[in-house]
Amino acid sequence: MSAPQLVVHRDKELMAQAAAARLITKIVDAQSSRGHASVVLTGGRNGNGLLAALAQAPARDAVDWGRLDLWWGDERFLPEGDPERNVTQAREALLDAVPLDPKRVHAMPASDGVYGADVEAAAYGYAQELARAAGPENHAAVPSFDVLMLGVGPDTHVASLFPELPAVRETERTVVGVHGAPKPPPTRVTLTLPAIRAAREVWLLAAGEDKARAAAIALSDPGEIQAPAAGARGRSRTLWLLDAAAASELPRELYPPASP
Ligand SMILES: O=C1O[C@H](COP(=O)(O)O)[C@@H](O)[C@H](O)[C@H]1O
Repeated sequence: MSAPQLVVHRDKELMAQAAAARLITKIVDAQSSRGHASVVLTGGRNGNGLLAALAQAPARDAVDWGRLDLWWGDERFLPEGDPERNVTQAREALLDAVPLDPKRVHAMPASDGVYGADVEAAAYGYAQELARAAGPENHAAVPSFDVLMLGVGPDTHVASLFPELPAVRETERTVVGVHGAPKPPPTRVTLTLPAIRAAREVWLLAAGEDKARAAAIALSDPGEIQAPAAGARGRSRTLWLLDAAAASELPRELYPPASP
């Protein structure tokens, strides 16, 4: 697993634009070398900000949208089309505006979908979908995601892995149901840390003053049960993309010397 690297941008708008440009380059590179790319999306303000910036970027046309697999790191277990679902928000921010192949858009199940309100069955179903997509060269029962993005919550949660809840302790399953999440809605579906760590690159997004404490804690080796963001690492790269406000409480030795 890779050690965290930090990039700090002036403000959240610039962070979203720079991260969108970085993502376009990653996707284009992966499509050039392997013919396709796979990206795991995050919900939350920073993830949606990145998607909205990508929608505005002229270079978005460099991506072959039909050869891109999209997965989700977590989902709020709500009915299809609910405005609070991460997939609904991603569609509004970007996905409805680009020519994706619907078979490659792997939304997590909704609470009124094929599994009904059974969140454990929904999690198992998504794990099966990931396992089917994982080739023999993969390191886990999930594909080798090119980039897996995670918004960092003010309590250091990533995906729907909240401090001290059972999901963050999971070591075997790749997807689990979450009950009693402290942030609404309480019932969610999430990738686990073993699934996250199968990604080539993990990008953690943190912008805004309310993320400053979380970034400082997660980057100070606290242990992943207390601070799930600390356990999110990529095989080749772990990149923290911050704005100056979110970086404001970092210990000086962690702050990169020459960030714009
Ligand atoms: O509920 C969620 O929150 C986190 C962080 O969201 P933010 O708005 O504080 O940036 C997000 O990463 C996760 O996907 C989402 O379900």
